[in-house]
Amino acid sequence: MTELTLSDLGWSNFFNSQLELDELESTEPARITAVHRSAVATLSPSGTRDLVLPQGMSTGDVAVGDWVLAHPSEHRVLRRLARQTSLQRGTEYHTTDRQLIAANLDTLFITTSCNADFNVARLERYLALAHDADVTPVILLTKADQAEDPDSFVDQARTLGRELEVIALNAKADDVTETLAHWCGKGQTVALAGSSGVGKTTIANALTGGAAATQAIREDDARGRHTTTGRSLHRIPSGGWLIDTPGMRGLGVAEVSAGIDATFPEISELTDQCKFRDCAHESEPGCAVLAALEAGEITADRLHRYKKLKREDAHATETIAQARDRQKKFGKMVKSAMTKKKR
Ligand SMILES: Nc1nc2c(ncn2[C@@H]2O[C@H](COP(=O)(O)OP(=O)(O)OP(=O)(O)O)[C@@H](O)[C@H]2O)c(=O)[nH]1
Ligand SMILES: [Zn+2]
Repeated sequence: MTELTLSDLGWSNFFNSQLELDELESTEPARITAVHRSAVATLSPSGTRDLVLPQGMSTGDVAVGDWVLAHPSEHRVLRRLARQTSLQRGTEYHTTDRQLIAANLDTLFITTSCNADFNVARLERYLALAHDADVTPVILLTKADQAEDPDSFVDQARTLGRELEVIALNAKADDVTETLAHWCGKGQTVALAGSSGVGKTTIANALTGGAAATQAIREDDARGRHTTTGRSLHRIPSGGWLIDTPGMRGLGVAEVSAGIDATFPEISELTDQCKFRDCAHESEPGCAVLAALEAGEITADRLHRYKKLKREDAHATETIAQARDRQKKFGKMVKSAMTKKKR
């Protein structure tokens, strides 16, 4: 047994309302803390358990942070519940499907440093992914202690969103937990994203209290064991949960057009007013975006980056659609070959 209640683990009405009457009695909700080769590690009020997935569900269909319904006595998953949020990224080579990174995240700490790593285009890319996933983005600017003028970085980052939270900090200082407490309360789930060396591990260790917190979840060592993704869920002493996401360094965008629009609201809000529905905002007559640019209401830099990200997204989305199409055709071919054989 643990001291944890379902709501301590992040359970809410959103999940509760997905349960059928009989499931309320006969199943146990559990949260996935790690995905192994053929099973998932879970945590529930009754403790930690490894569960096998039902037929037809593979480890690629679940992510750390997911809620599942477990059989009350047998160590198996009955079904996965719908996600409140799901953070995905385009695959590296833009060939197959997108990759699911974390499920049911509340906040993504987009991390960069007050130095040469700071890059608005990269921040906007992360913002688009977070917005598309319905996850609240918070920008963390580390190494503020080493910068001459950290406020100039804060000011630049603040221009990237209307209600965007931007925090400059020293990831090695004692007050990191306190600074980020607002997002790490009871049942809240967070993750860190950013380039190599910006301080993600340093912040993660500060939040979870390092190895000790990891052990509190799984006495039998979650980290040492081979997980398929390397991702895992860790307790934050203030009541929150951190999803460790080692693959979150460089990110391609795909199928996040809505997220890009949300990242550039001052531009996307105008596109409906363009004369042509498929306006590319290049030189078309009656373009509301170009008119706003002319009037100084939007900046050329933001417009340039908006278009670039949209193009990349459109290209990746198209490539994924083609790959899915090929897969479908191949599936049909195999099926028809099999039927012919049977005859
Ligand atoms: N002075 C100072 N050093 C920092 C700060 N944040 C990180 N560092 C140092 O920068 C180095 C890299 O930090 P990490 O936490 O390992 O960075 P990371 O983002 O986890 O890097 P990867 O694991 O490669 O993705 C370490 O030596 C940290 O001690 C900061 O805010 N101030
Ligand atoms: Zn236009």
